Amino acid sequence: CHRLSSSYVARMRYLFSLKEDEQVCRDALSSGTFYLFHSLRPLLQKKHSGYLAPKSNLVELKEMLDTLGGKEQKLEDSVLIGCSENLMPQFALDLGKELFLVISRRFEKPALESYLQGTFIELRKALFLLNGNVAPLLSKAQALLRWHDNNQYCSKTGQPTQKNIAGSKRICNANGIIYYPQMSPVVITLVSNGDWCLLARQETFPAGMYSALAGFCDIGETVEEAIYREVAEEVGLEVESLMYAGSQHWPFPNSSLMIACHATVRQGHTEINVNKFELENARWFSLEEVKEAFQHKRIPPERKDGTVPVWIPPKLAIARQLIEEWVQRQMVKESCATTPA
Ligand SMILES: NC(=O)C1=CN([C@@H]2O[C@H](COP(=O)(O)OP(=O)(O)OC[C@H]3O[C@@H](n4cnc5c(N)ncnc54)[C@H](O)[C@@H]3O)[C@@H](O)[C@H]2O)C=CC1
Ligand SMILES: [Mg+2]
Repeated sequence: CHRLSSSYVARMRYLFSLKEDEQVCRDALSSGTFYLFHSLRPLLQKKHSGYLAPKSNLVELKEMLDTLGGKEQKLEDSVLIGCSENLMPQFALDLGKELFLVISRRFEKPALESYLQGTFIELRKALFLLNGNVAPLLSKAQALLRWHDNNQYCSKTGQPTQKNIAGSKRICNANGIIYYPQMSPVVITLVSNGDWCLLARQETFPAGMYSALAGFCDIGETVEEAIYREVAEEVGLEVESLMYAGSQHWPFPNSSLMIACHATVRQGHTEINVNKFELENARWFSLEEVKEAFQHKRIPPERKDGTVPVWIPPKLAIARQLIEEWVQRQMVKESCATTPA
């Protein structure tokens, strides 16, 4: 049936059936692949070409669970995270949950790492080591595994909740409430004013790092209202125009949906008033300064005077996309300005 054509639509419809039909999903566990985690850290293996996230199949998992003393039904602790181009269901399984540790001390991280010939690496680091499209899949997997871990009980009745086989929801058997995995919407805005763009930093940021303005949407707020409010709150400016630039799932520290926009502020009203409760500093940056900041990949070494040069978040973060788009626009403007008519 769903294997007739691996078009995108067929994949999405197959995924839908996996989430909605318990038996279809139970069957898929036997033909799917599993990304393994230990206490929310994905398993990575170092190959000559770099790091990869190995996928296990059911046979390998069963062998591991038998060898290390797990029980098969623990497979149903897996969560569905996607389906490959050739309609292979993809699951994630966290072996570091208390459940496993109670069964056998052999589910401790070191024992598992030597059995699996890999390392469970903190997600933020793992995303740096991986390339291609597996990074968003592992981020989604970790966010979903964490959500299940944090939502074991119904917030209305206090009774335990049960996940469905796919892990796309949890249900309170006492009163039938259905819980769905949540992301928090966050607006992230690059405010620019002609040849300047506004970057800010919080005390908690790594030394020297500046980023675009970001803030969680309040309940009931539109994206636009959240941007107006956050820019006014954080730097005391009034946004005049907005342009949507893209979005990103950001799993740190919990699951955020980053909604990225470019913004301009009212002409003649560009004096920044930093809200020191939220930000350590915010200021206007010239194109030269931003291009200089791009030279640094991670925290640059301190200067003699103890200050750390400004640097910008890596490609992984949508803040960088916004800043790069602004730099591109400025460079086009500059080249037009210098090209003889
Ligand atoms: N991917 C990227 O490029 C970037 C991602 N971010 C992420 O955006 C998020 C928001 O940035 P902030 O400036 O910290 O937000 P923010 O400016 O809204 O301040 C954070 C405060 O918002 C409140 N808050 C409201 N709703 C919240 C919720 N659902 N969860 C947690 N706190 C909530 C809390 O008091 C928290 O201390 C952060 O988690 C950060 O990791 C921030 C900058 C760049
Ligand atoms: Mg903020």
